[in-house]
Amino acid sequence: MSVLTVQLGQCGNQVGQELFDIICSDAQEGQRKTYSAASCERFFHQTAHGDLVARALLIDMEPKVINRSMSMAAKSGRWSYGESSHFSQKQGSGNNWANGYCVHGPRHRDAVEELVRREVERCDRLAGLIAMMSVAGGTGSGVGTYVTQCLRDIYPSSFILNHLTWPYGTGEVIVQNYNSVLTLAHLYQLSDAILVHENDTVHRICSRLLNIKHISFSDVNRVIAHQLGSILQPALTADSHGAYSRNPLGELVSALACHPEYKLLSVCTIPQMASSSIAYSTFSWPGLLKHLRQMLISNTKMEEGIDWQVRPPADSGRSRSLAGGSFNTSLANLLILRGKDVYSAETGGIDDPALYTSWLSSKEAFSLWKSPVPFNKYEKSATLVSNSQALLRPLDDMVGKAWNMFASRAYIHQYIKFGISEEDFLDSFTSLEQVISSYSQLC
Ligand SMILES: Nc1nc2c(ncn2[C@@H]2O[C@H](COP(=O)(O)OP(=O)(O)OP(=O)(O)O)[C@@H](O)[C@H]2O)c(=O)[nH]1
Repeated sequence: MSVLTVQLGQCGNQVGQELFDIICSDAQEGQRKTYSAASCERFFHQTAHGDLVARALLIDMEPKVINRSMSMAAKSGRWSYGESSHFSQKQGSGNNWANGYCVHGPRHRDAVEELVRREVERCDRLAGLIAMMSVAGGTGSGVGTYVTQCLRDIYPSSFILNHLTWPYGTGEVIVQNYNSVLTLAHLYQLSDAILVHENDTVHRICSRLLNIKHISFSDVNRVIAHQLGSILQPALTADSHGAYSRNPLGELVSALACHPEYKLLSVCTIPQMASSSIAYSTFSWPGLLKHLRQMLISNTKMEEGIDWQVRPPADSGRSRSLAGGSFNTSLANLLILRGKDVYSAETGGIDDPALYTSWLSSKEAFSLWKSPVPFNKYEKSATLVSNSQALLRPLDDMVGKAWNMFASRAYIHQYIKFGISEEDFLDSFTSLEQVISSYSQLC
């Protein structure tokens, strides 16, 4: 079964290109025939000459980034994008969600849908769709939301996962919080699950764990792609009966997003280090999983600076606040282990009922995938995909900042002129307030 990835806007196209690059090089590493075949079937189709072509569409309102992503893929010599699997125009969406959603999206709907249909027909069976974009600009967020809506209309029963990059808190785009609120509120109605990477967090990983001095988007994207690849590459799941799962998105969604009120997923991976250090490091599963568990409950996205004081609260003392420093309650977690001796690895206490909301049993709330194949040069690695309170604070900040701007009606006219009304904003605020309230009451 295959997954179709739709890359939207500058960010979506750049992150997507890194993802396919990592997936391809990981699949082709060493002697790993079955794994490699499963990965390639999932993410690539082959030409008559055996060349790998990504199952992806590149969509942007300007051609520059698409051209660059296509030529970088071709230059890799290992894989490429399809010759005509892209759609671009001459001018971007000016960081305006309304321009993307109300103007560019509808104007180019037929052309984009035609590309999607053609790509889906190339799959023997469609396992689902991934839409990748940032929430802060105009094309990824606005056109991306519109395209997700079209995908939902055309494929009502397919799994749709949105991968979203959240902007730096300091912000390069003045209206980024408006664009983020409008995107999230709409996607919440359309998507099966929303997997989030925050640029600030990934930037810190580049600086502190990878020791990169001048961090570029390409560095940030490699970290995001590594984490995504470690989720999406083939693994043995509880239902796959000893063979690599053929339904990765369906199993991901059923493991993590079982309730329509809770769709926000965050990721952490361990270990992450400069490639020059990997060869000199050894890890044990108990050590890795002990760190990962503490990263989860203290809501730390990297193994540096973990707060070891945070403990699961006693049942009676379960109080939650946005104030921070508190225990991060989970609704569901998916632990993915890859590499040497993986069958002897225990779950490291991540299945402990004390970590979870009381209304799901930990059997339902915890899932485990394994693969004996080392991922992306790490002899052992563990990734945790979490539906927890981890994104509550950044979401609350984002909505709060957008609300403050909205209260003074700043920049609203720029959205109204493309067809978004004040009521549309209010509806989006209301629906995200509901999400915030649901996550804060998770206990
Ligand atoms: N991680 C990461 N973030 C990016 C990248 N490119 C842009 N961003 C972030 O994306 C946001 C801006 O969105 P873009 O994707 O550049 O904009 P767009 O969707 O192309 O929309 P328009 O420029 O309005 O047409 C900002 O928060 C940037 O920090 C990238 O390659 N990687």
